[in-house]
This record gives sequence, structure tokens and C-alpha cells, in this order.
Amino acid sequence: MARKIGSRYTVHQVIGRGSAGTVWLGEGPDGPVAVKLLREDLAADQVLVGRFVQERAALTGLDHPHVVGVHDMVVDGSDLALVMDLVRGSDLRTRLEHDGVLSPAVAASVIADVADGLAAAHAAGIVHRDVKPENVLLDLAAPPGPAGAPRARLTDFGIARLVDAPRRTRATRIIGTPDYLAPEIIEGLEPRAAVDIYATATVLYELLTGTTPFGGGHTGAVLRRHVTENVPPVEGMPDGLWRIISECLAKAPASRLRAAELAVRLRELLPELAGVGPLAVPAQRGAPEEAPTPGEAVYAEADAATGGTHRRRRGPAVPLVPGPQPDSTRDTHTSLRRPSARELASYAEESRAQRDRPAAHRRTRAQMIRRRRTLAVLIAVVLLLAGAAAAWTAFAAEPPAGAAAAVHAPWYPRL
Ligand SMILES: Nc1ncnc2c1ncn2[C@@H]1O[C@H](COP(=O)(O)OP(=O)(O)OP(=O)(O)O)[C@@H](O)[C@H]1O
Repeated sequence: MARKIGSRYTVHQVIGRGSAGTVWLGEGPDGPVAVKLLREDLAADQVLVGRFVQERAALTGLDHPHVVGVHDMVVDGSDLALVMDLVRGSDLRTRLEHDGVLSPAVAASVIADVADGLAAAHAAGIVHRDVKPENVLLDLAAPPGPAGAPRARLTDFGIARLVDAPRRTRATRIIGTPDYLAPEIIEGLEPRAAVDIYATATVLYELLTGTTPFGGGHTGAVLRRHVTENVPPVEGMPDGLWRIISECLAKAPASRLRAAELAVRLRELLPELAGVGPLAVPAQRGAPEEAPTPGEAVYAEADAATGGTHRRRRGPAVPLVPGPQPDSTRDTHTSLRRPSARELASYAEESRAQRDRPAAHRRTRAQMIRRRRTLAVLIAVVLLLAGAAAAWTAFAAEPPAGAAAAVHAPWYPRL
């Protein structure tokens, strides 16, 4: 069913849905386009419409081969739409779900493209703020890059900023996707370019290992890990990639690489990564099922209220701004309560306490189940041995008088 968007565009068919709206295949004066039609409740928000108009010049001016270009931004009655380059391919999340993990060379090449796109955006003063596999499109119509890697293009620039809460709520809310949030965002600092580098390194880690470094479990635990924990080392990770990931996941934003440096460092590594197979990671590492610490309990309750916990990077879609839940099952932008200074301090305490707690207390539920099973098997073996010993003792003992007759008596009843 064709539908007109403004005076210049017609959309025909839904390509996909996200938390902010629906993406349509459309037609414009210069050929096919992708049109992202923002959700009705967003389109009805006058503050957001004002911001949309303000951002038009910045977003439509970003022209780079590794960025999905925004051609136009349309405000038409109740429609608020972004008209974009149509990318023929899929997104990186779909590819990751299909392949599990990518080879180091392919992952490095894809992330180098993303870093190139970010470098152009950062130079134009635009921070993406929601870098994640869903926002990286793989252009299968373009000739492949090194190691046969598909060319990557970053999309959804400025969407997080467009739908960001007004200043008075920004102090208490976080916009983003928990697994990819830089620690300074959680601590309440203004997001700068370095937050994109942190999120990009998180995606690189995920492409190589199948999970994000700090994800898993409920949202409060994820936020705590970003602020207090170091990146867990990964067996078999090529050294060069490990160094880059560690630098870009530094807690201090100033210690992270810049986007252009990141692209150069990754491309320099490509020759030594050629032919290296994907890392042998367990099929699904899953999150340890830890109980929430007191400081995290509020997030665990919020997770339960929205239907589950954040396993890997996909949990419940918490609405970006007040309004209906997105009509998609995909985990998307999230509006979270920002932890207070006291809670942040208690995170550090809780983290230390968890580290210092005797190992028995830190056991995951899976480990406990394994322990219980082993114990049950041991008890069964002991009981069997005890039974056997008792039987042996009974046989070995002198038979009581008449016992022999009883033993040799015929089995059939006497007539
Ligand atoms: N420019 C485009 N060209 C082709 N397909 C696109 C384009 N932009 C988005 N899509 C498709 O539409 C789907 C939905 O995109 P959208 O940006 O709305 O959501 P998302 O990025 O997956 O999630 P969210 O926006 O909630 O983070 C994408 O997964 C992708 O398959």
C-alpha cells in the first residue's frame, strides 16, 4: 500500500521496525530511498519536532561512504520522517546472529569502516550516542573489503540526541542501550565523542566473542560493571586487537583512541589477521545468574516490570520517552534512571565485596546445580557401597539353623 510522505516521497513497503519508528522502502525524485517514519507519539512531541528541524542541517550535511546519508527530514502533519540512503543488505546484528562470531579480519574491517564514519561525524561535531550492531548496516551491493568483509555504514546518527530527554530530566535519565554505555554517561557527564569509541570497541569485542564485555544479567548489574570492572580477558584473542579493545574501553574518556586512530590501527592489523579463524568461544557464555546487590535491586525490579532481564545485549525494550512500547521485539534505545552518586559509590563497594567474598558465595546458579548433582551421585555411590557391604556381611555370616533347608527348598508351592 503506497503512502505519500511530504510532497516528494512515496513509501511502499515496511523494511524493518525499531524503537523510534518504522523503516519503509520508498521512492524519491532521485530514485529509491529508505524512509524512517518516527513513532506517532514522538511526532506529536512539539519539543522533539523543534529539535528535528534544528538538527536538519547537521544531519543532512553528513556525507561519507561509511555513513548512511540522510537526504531529507520531513515534517508533514502527523508524519515526522527521515529520508535516507537505501542500503541493500542487512544489519550487523542479523549477521552476528547468523554467524555467531566473525573472524578477526572481518570484524576488524567492519569496525574500521564504522570508525571512519565516526571520524567524519566527530569532525562535524556530531556524537552518535547509540553505536551498536543494530545501527551498522552492511552494504552487500558494494564490493567487499579486506578478507571479503562486507562494507559497513553507520546509521541512526542523531536519533538518540533528537529523542533525548529535556535538560531537567537528563540529569536523572540515561538514553542509550545498557551494554554499550560508556561509564561517564552512567556517572552523569555530557556524552562526548569518546562515548562512541567505547561503544564501538564493545561492538568489536562482541563480534569476536559473541557477547559484550559487561553485558548479561539485569540492567543494574550491567551499569555497575561498566563503572567498576575491567574487561574480562579472552583466550585466543589476537594481541593487537586486545590492545585496541583495552585502550578503547578505558574508563577515562581521554585515554581512549580517537575515531580516526582507531580506523588506522585496525587496518594496520589486517595483514597479520589474514587467515586467522574465528575465536573458539563457548556457544553461549550466558550471564552468571547473580542475585542483584542492594544497589542494583531497583533495576532488577524495572527489568521484571518490563518482562525479563538483559541477557547479552537484548533485554526488554524500555520506551525511549513516555509512550507505547515499540511494536518490535528488538532491544533498542533505553531510557534508564541514572544511578545516584550514592548508588555509584555503593557499586564500587558491592563490586569489591563480590570480589572479596569467599569463592563459595560467588558461585553461579549453574555451578551450584552442578555441585548438587555431584553430591547426589556421591551419596548414591556411598549408599550402594554400604548396601553391598551389608549384603556381603549377611552372606558371610554363619547361617541360622534351618536356613539351608529354606535356601534349597523348591520355589513352587508344596501341594
Ligand atoms: N537506510 C536503510 N536502508 C535499508 N534498510 C534499513 C535502513 N535503515 C534501517 N533499515 C532496516 O530497518 C530495520 C529497523 O531499523 P531502525 O533503525 O528503525 O531500528 P534498529 O536500529 O534496528 O533499532 P533501534 O532504532 O531501536 O535502535 C533495520 O534493522 C534495518 O534492517
